[in-house]
Amino acid sequence: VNIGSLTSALPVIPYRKLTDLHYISKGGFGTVFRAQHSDWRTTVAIKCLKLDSPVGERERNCLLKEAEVLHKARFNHIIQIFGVCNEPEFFCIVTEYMTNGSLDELLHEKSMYPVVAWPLRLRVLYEIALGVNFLHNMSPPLLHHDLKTQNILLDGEYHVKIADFGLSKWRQLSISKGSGSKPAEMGGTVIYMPPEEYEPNRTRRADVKQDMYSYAIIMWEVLSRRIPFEDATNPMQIMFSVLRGTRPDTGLDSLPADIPSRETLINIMTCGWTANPDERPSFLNCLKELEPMLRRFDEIDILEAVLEVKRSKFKRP
Ligand SMILES: CNC(=O)c1cc(Oc2ccc(NC(=O)Nc3ccc(SCC(=O)O)c(F)c3)c(F)c2)ccn1
Repeated sequence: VNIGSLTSALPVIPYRKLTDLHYISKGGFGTVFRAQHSDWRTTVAIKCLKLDSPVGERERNCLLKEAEVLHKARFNHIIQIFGVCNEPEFFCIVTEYMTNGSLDELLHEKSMYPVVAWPLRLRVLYEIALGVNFLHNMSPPLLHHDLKTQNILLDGEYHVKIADFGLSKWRQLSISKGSGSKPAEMGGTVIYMPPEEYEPNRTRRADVKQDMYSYAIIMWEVLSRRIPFEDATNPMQIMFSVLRGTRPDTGLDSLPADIPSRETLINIMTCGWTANPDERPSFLNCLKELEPMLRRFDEIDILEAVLEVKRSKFKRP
């Protein structure tokens, strides 16, 4: 066997094998469904081009590129692709189905999750960093560019997988055509967007440090269970105050004193969201600071935290 031939091809899944489709969400020009694979006896998620709009060559290529990116970026904290369904009237990416939905739900559905214990919250932060760090370690480095709690998915044991629902173009450092990002007014949220992206000037290349800004905001959201900049009435207000240096409050009423390693976590957060991208840590630095924190918890602490959220989720009023 020569090593070159080991790059496995992606399975092609016949549409007739995908049954029990249930609508999940609509993206840019794509739609996501839950489905059953009739031979594999497992639940999958399928991201398809809009069935109504004529499937243009450009959209088809965009989804093919996404499949290629996901296939190359296989890692235990990146959503797993199972294959593609490539038929004239139906074209979709088939991925694993993440039974516990998004981090956004875990943090803000307080009736479903009254308590999310610290060991699980810290494992979530650690696993997000592992996933993004892997993307940044690819060659060429792959930027996520749209990190937000809606794109962080949770599997049956509340392990994190990085996803990207958006059907935006994605950037690789080498081929980034300018730093044009999804414009905020296009329904994308600005709260995770670094200030240098507000005014995408052609000179600044897309940079891995943009993901670190988003990650720092997500850290604050995980530790506070609050919506960042929740008092702002419109995106422009957020952008202006962020440009003036405003950041989420790191005081005791947002970040309670009983957070384990509170000071270190606040340090990572404040370094991560500094205005100057060069001052932000890399995900590698961040992981080296998070590793000892996770080691302080034993397996049982984390499993008890997972059990607690599972119990509360299924004991619905
Ligand atoms: C309750 N459970 C659910 O509702 C559910 C829905 C679900 O639907 C999908 C969500 C996302 C995708 N696609 C995707 O994640 N692609 C992608 C592309 C690039 C990068 S990395 C560089 C970059 O970000 O550009 C990346 F990390 C990810 C998909 F195919 C299906 C999957 C699982 N569970």
